[in-house]
Amino acid sequence: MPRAPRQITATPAMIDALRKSPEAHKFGHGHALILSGGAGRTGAARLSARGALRIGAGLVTLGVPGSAQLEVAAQITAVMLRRVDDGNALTALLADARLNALCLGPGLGLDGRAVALLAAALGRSGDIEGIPPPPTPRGVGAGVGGAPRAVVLDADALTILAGHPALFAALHDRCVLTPHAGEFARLFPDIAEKLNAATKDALASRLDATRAAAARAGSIVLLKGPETVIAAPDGRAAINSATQGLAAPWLATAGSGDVLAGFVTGLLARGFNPMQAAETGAWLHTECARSFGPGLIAEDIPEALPEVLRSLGL
Ligand SMILES: NC(=O)C1=CN([C@@H]2O[C@H](COP(=O)(O)OP(=O)(O)OC[C@H]3O[C@@H](n4cnc5c(N)ncnc54)[C@H](O)[C@@H]3O)[C@@H](O)[C@H]2O)[C@@H](O)CC1
Ligand SMILES: Nc1ncnc2c1ncn2[C@@H]1O[C@H](COP(=O)(O)OP(=O)(O)O)[C@@H](O)[C@H]1O
Repeated sequence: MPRAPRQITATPAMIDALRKSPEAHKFGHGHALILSGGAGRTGAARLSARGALRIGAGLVTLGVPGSAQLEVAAQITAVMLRRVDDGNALTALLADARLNALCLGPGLGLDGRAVALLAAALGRSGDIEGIPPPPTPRGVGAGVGGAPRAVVLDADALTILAGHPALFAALHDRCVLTPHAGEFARLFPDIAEKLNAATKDALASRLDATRAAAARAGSIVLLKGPETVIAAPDGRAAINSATQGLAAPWLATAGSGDVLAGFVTGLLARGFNPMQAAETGAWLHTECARSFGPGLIAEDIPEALPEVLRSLGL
């Protein structure tokens, strides 16, 4: 019998974990790398990057193809930029173990480059059909201390996973998958079918479905919605409610999920474990929306974070 899910509320431990050590320098707070798609499609990754930076990652870099370099450079200041044209370039970049959290999906696209980047991020470039094996430096795919690197997979990365079983098989317990209902159905069609056919309480069914998905993926799964359900492969689960008195309807706006992916990535860079990063990211995301209120668009979510953090006494 799985344990009851945790209803996410602000606990002293959650707030404490967000505090920054007064002695640490920027590398002590981690370095997040967000991979972007090509020119004209970079907004989503920039939203993620802004979210990762605001939530406290010490450094945030956008990895962009050459075609998008000028566009992105014109739009960013504190966020940094590296050219990442293909899987080999990402593999080379990941030789730097200080890049400790990755985010792939927002605006990434579904082309060959996107597939190769996902393969490189999961340390599997060499055995994906059609992708030439790159010279793999030692330690690639591994984070500090040999543990796999933390990876957030959202949007297009989830669509790619649905079509590439070998990549799905490379998922691990430091991956956080953040599907909306449409992406969930694409990635776990049989589980979604059962969910749609369920006659019992809708939230209980979403909980069962998210647990089943996490167990299959061997990763954290965060199923987005007004009630966001988060589950770990071992059955631990949590619910972040944005309904009734906690409603945050203005979150239903283009790009808000991209910011959430950035929040989770930033927390992973800071050293949060994947379940803790998913829970804390989802909670702060809705806190930002409630704090900002009506008229919220995706850009406002990271900008609302300082006020939310201040109100928590940080
Ligand atoms: N400002 C930007 O640059 C933005 C870029 N975006 C990017 O656009 C690409 C496509 O992402 P989308 O999510 O729009 O589209 P998807 O390619 O995921 O497809 C959306 C489809 O899923 C269905 N669906 C079912 N349940 C849904 C749910 N709960 N929420 C949303 N759709 C649901 C919709 O009806 C729709 O047909 C991604 O790369 C994404 O990151 C979006 O995130 C929006 C903002
Ligand atoms: N009605 C709602 N109430 C509260 N939160 C919502 C609502 N609709 C969407 N959200 C939240 O907004 C975000 C939308 O993410 P997503 O669907 O991926 O959008 P996008 O792809 O445009 O970024 C998720 O975090 C989801 O939980």
